[in-house]
This record gives sequence, structure tokens and C-alpha cells, in this order.
Amino acid sequence: NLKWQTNKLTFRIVNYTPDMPQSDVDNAIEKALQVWARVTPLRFSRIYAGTADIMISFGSRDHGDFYPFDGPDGTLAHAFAPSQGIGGDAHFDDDETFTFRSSRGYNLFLVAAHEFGHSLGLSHSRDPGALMYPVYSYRDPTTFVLPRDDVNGIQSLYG
Ligand SMILES: CC(C)C[C@H](C(=O)NO)C(=O)N[C@@H](CC(=O)O)C(=O)NCc1ccccc1
Ligand SMILES: [Ca+2]
Ligand SMILES: [Zn+2]
Ligand SMILES: [Zn+2]
Repeated sequence: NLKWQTNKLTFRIVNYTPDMPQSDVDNAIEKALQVWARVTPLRFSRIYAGTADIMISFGSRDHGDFYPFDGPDGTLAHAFAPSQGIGGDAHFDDDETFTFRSSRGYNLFLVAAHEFGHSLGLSHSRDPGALMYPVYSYRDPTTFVLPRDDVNGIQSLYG
């Protein structure tokens, strides 16, 4: 289905990347979810065991679904549209170097915010300034504001 049928969603960080301290992963993930929560009635609560709506994990190459990752660069991550089971889940390619406080490598906050757009039902945008544009571009996370195209997209689903 196109979108979640509830505004209260759970997420679980199933494992961690060795690229940064776990607290940085937690911060990046929570900030990325807040990007969407700020402009919708959606609310995210974290669980530490069991199955969450949005299961977040790091893996490389074959990692248990039919979409194996491709080593460094190329595909950075993927996420599944809302549905039961794997729907909503976000997988990050651990052959990438993810960072939190630098523009080196791929900024985990930006990649996660993009993936969660998919987890909530958004597909890619043709607007080069949009977060949901298909290709990663670095923006300062401390001054990041969700672009209008993405706000329109998510509010057309959950506004
Ligand atoms: C066909 C899919 C599986 C490609 C995949 C993606 O869009 N995941 O959401 C992905 O990793 N795309 C790369 C770009 C590429 O493969 O050419 C990317 O940078 N995605 C992360 C991203 C994109 C825009 C803004 C922030 C992060
Ligand atoms: Ca890759
Ligand atoms: Zn996967
Ligand atoms: Zn994408």
C-alpha cells in the first residue's frame, strides 16, 4: 500500500556500522526521522527488541534480501515502501564510509533522511534540490531544511 495507516510508527536500530560511535548513529537516525516528523502528524518511537515498523540495519553485498549491495559507492542504501514485514525497513551499505560530523564519505544523517522518505512512501523526485532526488549531494546537516518539493510530497501522503 501507498502509505502507513497509522501515524505512530516504531523503529529499531538492529546493528551498527564501525564507521562511527554508536551514539553518532543514534543521533543521525533520530535527526533523520525528525526531518519528516516535523512536517507531518507522524511520530516515531524507538524499540530495542522485536520487530519494528522501520527496521534499520547495516550490511554489505548479500545481506538477506533480493537486493545485494554493490561494494563501495554506487548504491549507498535502500528502503522499502510501507507494508507489513520488510516494508519500511532501511538497509545501509556498510562498504560505504558513513560520517556524521563531516562532509567526508557519505553523511549518514542525509542518507538516512532520504531512505526514510522511501520508508514513508515517497519515490524519487526530479527536482535536483530535493532530498528525494536520486543522487546524493552533501548539505550541511546543521543548517538542513527539508526542501519544499519533499514537504509537498510527504504532506500529500500524510498532511
Ligand atoms: C536504485 C536505488 C537502490 C539507488 C539507491 C537509492 O536511491 N536508495 O534510496 C541509492 O543508493 N542511490 C544512490 C545514488 C545512486 O545509486 O546513483 C544514493 O546516493 N542514494 C542516497 C541518497 C540520495 C539522495 C540524497 C541523499 C542520499
Ligand atoms: Ca555501495
Ligand atoms: Zn537490503
Ligand atoms: Zn532513493
